[in-house]
Amino acid sequence: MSLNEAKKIAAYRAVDEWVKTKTAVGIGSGSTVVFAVDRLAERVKQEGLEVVCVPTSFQARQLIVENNLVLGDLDRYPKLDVAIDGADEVDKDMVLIKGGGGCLLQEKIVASCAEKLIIIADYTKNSQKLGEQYKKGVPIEVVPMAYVPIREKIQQLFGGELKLRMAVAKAGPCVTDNGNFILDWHFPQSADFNWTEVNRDLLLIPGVVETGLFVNMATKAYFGMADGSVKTQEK
Ligand SMILES: O=C[C@H](O)[C@H](O)[C@H](O)COP(=O)(O)O
Repeated sequence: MSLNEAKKIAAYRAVDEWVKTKTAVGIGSGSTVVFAVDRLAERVKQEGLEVVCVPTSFQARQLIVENNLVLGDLDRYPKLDVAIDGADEVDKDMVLIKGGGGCLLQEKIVASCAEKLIIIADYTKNSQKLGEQYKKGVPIEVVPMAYVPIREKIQQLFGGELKLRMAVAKAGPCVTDNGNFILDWHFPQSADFNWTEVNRDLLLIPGVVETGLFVNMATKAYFGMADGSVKTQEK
């Protein structure tokens, strides 16, 4: 089974199990969420499902609009029934790394407004320990003017290496949907971090807007496996 097929079976299963009619749903970002939106659109057509979709990024907003789903926002729907999102890695304690596609800030806000955060992913995201599978580090969204001092502070506090994420089809850094930069923190693999504490300490640094560490947020993860099955994980 290809990675895309694995993403699709995880997304379809999660949407079918968690999205009920007349609910407000947070729509995450990334390549796996595309399949979740496809399934929502299918269910709207087939069974008259009524959902309002609140996006976590420009990409998610486009997906909602292109699929003719009802677009909502947190002004009108400050409490969501469920948010469905991808992840770059999920560890044994359901700590997530997110933000590989640069969308962590709005994703965390939307997830924090949802009663449940449901993660959909392919089997390559399923780890015992963060960094085991995902090698690009923990994304940290920062205010542009502060990226150098933040880089130094994190290096001194925790070690490892921080790389300013560069854009692909543009000269210079990657700029998030919120006008910020991203530092990818390649943390030392040998360290046995308490991610709750690390997340809190990172957020205390002036200029750090949000981290891609999602601790104690996810309710359940669905992994599409290579053999065509779907593995689930709960805390
Ligand atoms: O910034 C991107 C988001 O956090 C994504 O949810 C995450 O990177 C997973 O994306 P994908 O489903 O493409 O692996």
